[in-house]
Amino acid sequence: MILDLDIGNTLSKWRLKDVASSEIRSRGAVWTREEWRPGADIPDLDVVEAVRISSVARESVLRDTVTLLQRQVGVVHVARSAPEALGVSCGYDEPGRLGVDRWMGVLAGYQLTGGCCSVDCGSAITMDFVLPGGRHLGGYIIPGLRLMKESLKLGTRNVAIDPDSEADELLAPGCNTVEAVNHGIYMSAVSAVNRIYSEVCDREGVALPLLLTGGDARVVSRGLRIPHAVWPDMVYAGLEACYPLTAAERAGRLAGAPLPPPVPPLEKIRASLAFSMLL
Ligand SMILES: Nc1ncnc2c1ncn2[C@@H]1O[C@H](COP(=O)(O)OP(=O)(O)O)[C@@H](O)[C@H]1O
Ligand SMILES: CC(C)(COP(=O)(O)O)[C@@H](O)C(=O)NCCC(=O)O
Ligand SMILES: [K+]
Repeated sequence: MILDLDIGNTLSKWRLKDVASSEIRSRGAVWTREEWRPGADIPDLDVVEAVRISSVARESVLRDTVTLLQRQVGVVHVARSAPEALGVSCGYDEPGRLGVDRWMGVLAGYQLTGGCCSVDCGSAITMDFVLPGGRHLGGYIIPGLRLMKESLKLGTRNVAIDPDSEADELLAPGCNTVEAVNHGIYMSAVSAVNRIYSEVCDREGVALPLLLTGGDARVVSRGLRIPHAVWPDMVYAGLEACYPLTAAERAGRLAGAPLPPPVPPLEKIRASLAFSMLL
């Protein structure tokens, strides 16, 4: 089995993948922490032959995790952001400073589409752009839905947005504090994704496929009118592309990849941008 780990600021996600069949056997998530208990927090390591890690947690969390895993598993790959990988050149002045979860998303998105906007809706909402040809432009970071809510300190932090609510309801004016906060942060996240996507496509003169991942991807997706695809395993797919271990991965087949989403005509993106700037 391969153990894939995606350690975010809030949640550490794991999945077990069968080397022979390339199938996902199990998956889970725990709050990001320093102490891991194999068999409880992460699967029993007896069945694990190799580990691949993407981590944006504190360096000490990564160090302790790697130390623990190396005691029992022969192969431990730790992904790092780099100036260039898999045909993509990193847009950061200091590529090592780009969050490796963003880099994994960019690499996976580029493998799937040949140029895209990748959005990761987690503790932070990050947006990255990579052009056809492989030039990553850099991106944007805003607080995620939960962080935005916590920062208000209005006693609404434990009242989560119901991911099954209709987007139309979530975008309507709220009639109590909980609703006003939930609808406000939802509106700001969805508008930011919309506007940033349109601005960058406009300035670069190219309409890019839009891909979403992260814990809040599904709920953000419901409010977006731009065609897009949700790819829950996008960070894992970056790990697969960087460290292919199964036959399917070596053949370039990334697990759980959606169909590349349709791309709106650039003229339509520009028209909606002009319209929003009139308001
Ligand atoms: N079951 C859940 N537990 C915790 N957070 C969740 C859950 N489902 C959705 N979320 C949302 O997802 C966010 C975490 O998403 P994730 O992509 O795992 O973040 P990170 O990579 O920053 O740890 C939380 O901030 C919260 O808004
Ligand atoms: C921006 C992030 C905090 C997002 O992390 P996440 O929300 O996925 O936990 C992470 O990618 C990070 O720590 N990046 C380093 C700074 C940067 O990318 O510029
Ligand atoms: K994120």
